[in-house]
Order: sequence, then C-alpha cells, then structure tokens
Amino acid sequence: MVLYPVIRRLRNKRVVLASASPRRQEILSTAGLRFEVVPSRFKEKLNKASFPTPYAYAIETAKQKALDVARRMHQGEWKREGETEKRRCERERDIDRLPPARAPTRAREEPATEKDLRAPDIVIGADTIVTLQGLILEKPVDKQDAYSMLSRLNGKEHSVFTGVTIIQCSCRDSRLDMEISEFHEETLVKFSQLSEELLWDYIHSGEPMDKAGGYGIQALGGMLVEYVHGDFLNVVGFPLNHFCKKLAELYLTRPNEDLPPAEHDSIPAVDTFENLSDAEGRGQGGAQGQADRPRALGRKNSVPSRMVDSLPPTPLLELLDGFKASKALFTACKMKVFDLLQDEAPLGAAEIAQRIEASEGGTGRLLDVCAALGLLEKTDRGYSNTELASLYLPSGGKYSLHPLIVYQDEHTWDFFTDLESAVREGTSRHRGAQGRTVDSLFQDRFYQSQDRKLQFLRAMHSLSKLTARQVATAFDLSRFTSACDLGGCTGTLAHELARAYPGLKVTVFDLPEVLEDVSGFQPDRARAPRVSFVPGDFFQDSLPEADLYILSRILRDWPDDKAHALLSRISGSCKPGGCLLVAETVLDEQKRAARPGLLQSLDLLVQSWGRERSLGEYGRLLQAHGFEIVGAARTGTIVDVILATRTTP
Ligand SMILES: Cc1cn([C@H]2C[C@H](O)[C@@H](COP(=O)(O)OP(=O)(O)OP(=O)(O)O)O2)c(=O)[nH]c1=O
Repeated sequence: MVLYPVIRRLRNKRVVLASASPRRQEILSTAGLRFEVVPSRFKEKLNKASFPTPYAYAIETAKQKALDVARRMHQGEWKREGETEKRRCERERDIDRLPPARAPTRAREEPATEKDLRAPDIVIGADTIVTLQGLILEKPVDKQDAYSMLSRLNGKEHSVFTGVTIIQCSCRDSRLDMEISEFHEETLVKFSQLSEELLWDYIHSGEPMDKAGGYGIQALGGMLVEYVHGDFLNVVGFPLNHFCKKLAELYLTRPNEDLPPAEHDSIPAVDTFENLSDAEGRGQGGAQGQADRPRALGRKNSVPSRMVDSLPPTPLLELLDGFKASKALFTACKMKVFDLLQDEAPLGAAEIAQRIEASEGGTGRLLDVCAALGLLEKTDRGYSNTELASLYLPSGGKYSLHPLIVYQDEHTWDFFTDLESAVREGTSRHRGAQGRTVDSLFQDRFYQSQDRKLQFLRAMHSLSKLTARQVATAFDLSRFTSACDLGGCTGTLAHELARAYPGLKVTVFDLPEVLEDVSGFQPDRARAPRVSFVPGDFFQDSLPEADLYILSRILRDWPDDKAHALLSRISGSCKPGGCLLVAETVLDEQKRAARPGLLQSLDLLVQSWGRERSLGEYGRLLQAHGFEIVGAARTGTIVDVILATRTTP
C-alpha cells in the first residue's frame, strides 16, 4: 500500500538506493517505493575534523556514496562502444517497456549487477552516525572498539544523525547532469546505566558490528535504550518521514510534466467520484443525470486529477495550524493545567474546569488538544500529564519551561503579529526601536519595568538550565583556572562550569540592573563555590581578567558592528593562548537545514537587531579579532559550542 502520493509519483522513474544496508532497503520497500540496490563503493574515510558539525560529515558521506553510484551507472551506460544515439534511445525504451521485474518492489531480492547498469533517474545515498559530545562514532571495527563505543554511550544521551542525499540525474548528450538535494535528521537516544557484563553479553551477540555506535535499536539493542526523542527510523538508518517531505518538495511542487498514468494501488482519488457519478447516473436512468454531473470530475477533463495528485500533502495544513497548537500550549500553561495535574491526576474535564475556573466545554476542548499534542494522557478516568509535560511544564519543576512559555505568550506572540512590517523594513518591531540606539536594547526592552525584567530573567534562566551542562562539557576545559561569562545573567552556566571543573573560578559579568535581581536564582552557597558576580557593561567597562571568556547566546543579539565591537574588547583582554567559548545556535552555511535556528533568527529580526549565524560567519567574526576556531561541537540542545583560541597578535 502506498500512502504518500509522492512515492506513487516515482513509479515511472528508475530509483536506485546506493546502500547495502538491509535496514534502509526494508524501510523504503515497506513504504512502497520501487527501487534497485546498487551498493556504493565509496570508502567512508573523509577527514572528520574538516567538518564544522557531525551532521555535515554524515551529509557529505551520503553524497559521496550516491555520487559514486550515479557516476558508475552513467559510465556503464556510456561505455558501450560504437553505440549510436538512436540505438541508445531504442535500448532505453526497451528497458522501460520491460515488466516490473526490472524495477522490483523488493529491491533487495535482486541487487543490480554491473551489466544492467543504465543511467538512473534518482540515486539515494544515506549515512548514519552516532555522536557524543562532538565525537563521531561509526561502525565498530572489532569487539574492543564496540566496547569502547558502548561504554562511552552508557548512561548518557547521544545524537544519531542520518545524512541523506537525493541525486536527480539526467543525461544530455554523453553528459550526466545531477541535481543534488541533501538533508539530515537528528534523533536523541538515551542509554540506561548498564553493567559491564550486560555490555559484553550484547557485544558477543554479534549485533553491534555492522551498526553505527555499535548498537541496533530495532533489535536486542532496544533493551539498552531508556528513551528516544525524534524519528525512530532515523536511528535505524533512514529518516523516512523527512525523506517523504523532501520528495514532496522536489516532485509535488514542481511543474508536473512527468505525471505517471493514474495508478491507484491503494486509495483511488478522483476516479472514485467519477465511478460514483457513473453509478448514480445509470441508477437514475439517464442522460439528464449525466448532463447535470459536474464536468470537472469527468474523465475527459484530466486537469482535476493532476491537481489532486500534485497537491502538497498534509504537512502544509499542519503548518497552517501551528500557531493554534502553540497558543493551546501557552493557554494550558498559563491556566496552570499542568500544575494541577502534577499534584492530582487523573482528573476529569469537569473537575479541571472547576479548579482552573473556566467553562467545562472550553476546558474539555483545550484538554483534548493538549492530549493530541502529546502533553496530556487521556483515559476513561480522566487526564494526566505525560512524562514530557511533567518534566517541563509545571511551573515549579526543576527544568520548568513555564517562564519561557509565559514570556513567549505575552511578548513574542505580539511581536510576531507584526512580522510583515519587520520583514518589509528589516528592523525590530520593538516599540521605541526607531530612533533609539542599538546599545539601549536591553535597558529599553527587557528591563523597562521590574516585572518585565523578572519575567525575562526567569525565561532566560529556564532556557539555560536546559543547555548549561552540555555547553560546559562540550569541550574539556580543565586546563583553565579562571573564566568570565560575559552577559552570564543568573549564572546558570557559571555554576555548571564550576561544578564540572573543580579548578575553575568563574566570574559572571552582567549589567548592574540584572545582577541586583539574581540572588533568588542562586543555589545554596555550599553548592556554589567559586562563582562570583561583577556588575558592568561589556561595551563600556573594563572586563574582568580571565584565561577563558564565554559568550553564551550573546552574539546573536547584536548586528555585526556591535559584535565586532564586543569581540575587539574581549580580544584586548584575552592573552595569547587564552580562549573564547561561544555558545550559539549555529546555522548551516546554506541556511537551509536548521529549522529551529532559522525561526530563532526570524525572532531576532522582530525583537532585536541581531541574527543567528553559520559557523563560517562566526569564524570570520572571530578571526577579525585574532581568534582561531579550534573546535565546534553540537550539544544535542538548541545551542552549539565553538571554542576559539587567541593567537599571538
Ligand atoms: C544506531 C543504529 C544504526 N544502525 C545501522 C544503520 C546503518 O545501516 C548503519 C550505519 O552505517 P552506514 O555507513 O550509514 O550504512 P551501511 O554501511 O550499513 O550501508 P551503506 O554504507 O552501504 O549505505 O548502522 C542500525 O541498524 N540500528 C541502530 O540503532
């Protein structure tokens, strides 16, 4: 059965999977794709250190696998000596007329051999890697290697990336033209704390050897896994959902010259209406019935059929409703639904409505939406928080996102209603933005009243609690003795650094109006040694001495001229050999892939003067002030980490 229209669309194309992975073959076959398998001969030996991010490495490896197969198949075609163009066309047509055995549904049954390699229309390559703190783990070379991978992953959360490349090939004269599309998908996987004995038992099962990271989540390895956030099939080797969306983008939004003859092997679309109308027409006896039938649905007019077939699938409708889902979450949080259910659950809609002082009908609908969004569990006994909601949504939880959600609802939401003007003018929508200097951004906007300031500090505090540990441990910083977190706000990252590195003293440097309110956010004194707070403005006042400076989600707030001004001041204080750690959401160079980062960048357009940047852009900013990037790591959170060293002037 084919559920996704675009998979059906590929029926008349020669699709080749450039992979020997049985998992990929199975996933694509199950989805109803017809393809052949031509394993790539590309040796997976690219220099990992030359890639800004692990997923850039996976994408490039996937691309090289696909290119190898596309080129080999093309050469196989054109190596036939003495063949004329006419004969080639005839031969291709002959091949096209061959029965489906040429394009088997279960491609893995018959891998293509060199002799029947003719130019493909589409070649798909993929590469799956496991990453932990910036380290890329591929398939283990032996049992000891599997042990070293699994013991690294033991008890920790890691990322699994699959890079995918789709090459659309066309052959003009003897030239192979290729249009290359790429994407990646990330899934977070957490291992339980496992004993040595269990790890070795697992290794002796033989399962780890042909799998990235040394485990197979779909089989015995599933027992090692505590949770998975994201696409499960991505871990198994192929992100099917993202792949279908990409295909829809490539094939359903383009002019439809290559629409295959209607072939409804599962759910007939327009034909259903016509058949129904025919039956009705006949049943009602007549010509009149037929004449009244809307012509648009008739077989003679093929346009509606094409239109229906080429409509973008549901993701667009989901996107249209995206704001409603956000607002439902905001409202349920604000009305303290998750707080209530954290203390008492399950509760029925009537009871909840009464406790939050709202109408029963309205509350019921809101609760059902929350259940559909995966925030509540609905059973016959009533509603309860899901695990996800319990962790992040009640206002008093350790990792509560409640303050951030309230901030988004009360401020960001308003800013976004004026997105069009921000896009037209290219400036912040923040009241008073016009005519004010960029320098007064925080004073004007976030700290204009005590309430607003506290709301902002709480939101930032809740966000940094989610990322601080990963940022602090993305690189080994144990050689530093003093660090200064510029704009370090409530000190969440500073405390995490002090905890991770017993020899490190950390100074948080932030505006006096911020620091006067941070005491309520501090852990007990006993749990917070070696962290101190110094008031000051990093654009004006002298910076505390340190051998490691930190800018966590700071550069994003400023346009290039202000970022240069700040970096120049840090460069003036940082001694050669000292370092600067930058924690930011790093965009890919083409600004195509990182959707959360791109949305944040849009947010910065409406709310401030800043923007998110790519690694190349950060590299250029830093280089202009004598900093050379020595490493960049994905943390699996919304921020990535760049470590740069101050070179000798
Ligand atoms: C993490 C994980 C990986 N894997 C597999 C998927 C991939 O097949 C493999 C990663 O190796 P890859 O190099 O991505 O793929 P491959 O060598 O199997 O095939 P080819 O290079 O020909 O495309 O690990 C699982 O099956 N389960 C898992 O849980």
